[in-house]
Amino acid sequence: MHETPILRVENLCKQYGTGCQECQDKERNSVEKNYCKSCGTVFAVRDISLDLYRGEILGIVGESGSGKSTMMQCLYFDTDITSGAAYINRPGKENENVFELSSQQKRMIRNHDYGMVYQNPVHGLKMNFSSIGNIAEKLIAAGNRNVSDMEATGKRLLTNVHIPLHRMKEEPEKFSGGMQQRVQIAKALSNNPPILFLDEVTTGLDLSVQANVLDLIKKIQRELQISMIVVSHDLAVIRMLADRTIVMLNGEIIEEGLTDQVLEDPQHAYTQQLVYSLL
Ligand SMILES: Nc1ncnc2c1ncn2[C@@H]1O[C@H](COP(=O)(O)OP(=O)(O)OP(=O)(O)O)[C@@H](O)[C@H]1O
Repeated sequence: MHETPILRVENLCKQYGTGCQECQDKERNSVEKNYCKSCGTVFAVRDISLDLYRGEILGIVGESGSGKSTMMQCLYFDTDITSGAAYINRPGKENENVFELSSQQKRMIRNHDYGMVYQNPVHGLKMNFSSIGNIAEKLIAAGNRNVSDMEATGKRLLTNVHIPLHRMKEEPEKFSGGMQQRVQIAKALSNNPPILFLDEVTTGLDLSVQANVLDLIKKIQRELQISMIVVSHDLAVIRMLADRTIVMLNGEIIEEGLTDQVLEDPQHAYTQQLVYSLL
């Protein structure tokens, strides 16, 4: 019997624009790449289906504009979807399409089931709160009230991501990019989410800092067995982190498989180009 995925996404679509007769009608086909030449609608995510299993890292790779971030924003309820479904394997709620829930229920999922680490820490952190205050904010949102417990959890998480505790009262705006990302990761982990989304988390960091953050993510995944979706335009990041990989182009999945298999024997011409560029 197959294992049940912790997250199942079915036929997810997100378009910017209302569409027109030309782009709805396959015969007339006015869509070039992901863009309708006739009405200007962008089909950012087109019919994406995927499964995420317990304890695995699923990598999503693709060039700029391929729809990776939009897909993550849809899954994390940062943006409304056009159509599709997502199911989280929660006791008694396995068949609940989370996109159809109320905003309060979606907030509960964000507070209890999901963590998110954005490319830009400004989106994940309150830059003018202390670092430990950022973690407390997330713990309070998840229903914690005991101040001593929250402080102990905050210290443990900051230590795990190598932020020295004598700096825990400092605001992230005073930290380097790599430190900000580590505080963001600590905050995202504070509610013990079974599912963590990471969107281009090392883009813009120096190579050595990138390596530290990637090592940290790998360590967290090994120790906590969290399921992760990692989005990157950088195949080297995906190679280091992901068990399985999905390749996106123009809003669509064009190839998927075990990461080793996709990298060793790419089938689609675009994936071949990506892989060969690393040689
Ligand atoms: N608010 C918006 N309005 C219109 N089009 C948008 C909007 N946000 C994104 N898009 C378009 O959706 C498509 C997918 O963008 P998205 O940012 O998801 O790609 P990406 O693969 O994450 O690229 P990058 O790595 O550069 O962020 C692009 O064509 C983009 O221009």
